[in-house]
Amino acid sequence: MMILSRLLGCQEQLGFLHQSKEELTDSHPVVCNRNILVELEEGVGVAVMKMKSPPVNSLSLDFLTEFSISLEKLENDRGCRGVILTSAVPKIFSAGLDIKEMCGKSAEHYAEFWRAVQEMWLKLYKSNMVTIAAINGNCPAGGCLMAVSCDYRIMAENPKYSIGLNETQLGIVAPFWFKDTIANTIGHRATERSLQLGLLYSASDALKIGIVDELVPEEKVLNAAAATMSQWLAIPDYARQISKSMMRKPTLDRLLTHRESDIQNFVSFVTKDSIQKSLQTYMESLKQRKG
Ligand SMILES: CCCCCCCCC/C=C/C(=O)SCCNC(=O)CCNC(=O)[C@H](O)C(C)(C)COP(=O)(O)OP(=O)(O)OC[C@H]1O[C@@H](n2cnc3c(N)ncnc32)[C@H](O)[C@@H]1OP(=O)(O)O
Repeated sequence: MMILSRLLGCQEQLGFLHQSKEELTDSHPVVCNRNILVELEEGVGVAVMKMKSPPVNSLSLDFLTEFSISLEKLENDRGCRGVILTSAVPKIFSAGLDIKEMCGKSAEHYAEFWRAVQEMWLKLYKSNMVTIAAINGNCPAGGCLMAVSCDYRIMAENPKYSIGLNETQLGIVAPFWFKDTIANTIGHRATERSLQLGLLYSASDALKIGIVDELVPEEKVLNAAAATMSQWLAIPDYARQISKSMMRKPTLDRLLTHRESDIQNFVSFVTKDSIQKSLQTYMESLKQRKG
């Protein structure tokens, strides 16, 4: 639990942090990067990754790159066996892919961006560590993908928060590996309905359909994640990792086999005038909703 209270302390300093900063304390190395705060409690072997890219933790190229590097560092650290993924931005887990990265840019940029999205997912979905999403805010689209790529999801019991793959509502399409990941979690029929309608589920509906595993009061999300982590870490790593890999490898291999064509598909899709128009209209609708 110490790790959680220390993180809350560090969170207060975040407003001042614009560049990478490494603070090494006795047993809790804290890495405060630009977009993600990582604290590893070495004795316990659990890291907390807190996304802190206001206003909405959108997954920009910069964010995704930092995420993949941070996760890889933890993966290679023999002292780290589990990761809790959560947000330092009030009311938002992540708003999903940064729509600005998909509007008005070059084909080269779209390709680079999509490769970074793939990389984030590949690293998270195949992680050998126990991964738990502590969903303390809204969690649409790419945010939902991150959460369902973890081994277990705990969501704040707040009727204002929702989670789901809402891509079709933007006039875009979740790619096959988003679809596979959610289908592996909630099953074929629920995925079909959810994807076609671009459904965002309230926390209670998300629990019913199985997108999340547990709801707890908002202030208990991190404690509940830490408690679940202890249960999962009680299982011998090797046996658990082989079981995880057995379940996930076919899904991972599908993207690995089709990675380049998936990038090409994305680029040709996103460069269409009609898709650019849909994305721009959606961004404007977000602004109007605000006003
Ligand atoms: C064939 C297959 C091939 C492949 C085909 C292609 C596949 C693509 C797959 C896509 C996956 C995705 O994740 S697409 C992304 C989908 N994401 C979404 O639909 C979420 C949209 N956002 C929201 O609903 C809301 O912002 C929400 C997260 C609930 C927070 O609401 P709030 O009221 O707190 O905040 P807002 O006022 O709305 O937002 C604050 C600011 O953040 C901006 N903002 C919000 N979400 C943003 C986002 N995702 N990207 C950029 N910017 C965003 C807003 O415009 C505001 O900007 P200012 O006005 O300037 O302050």
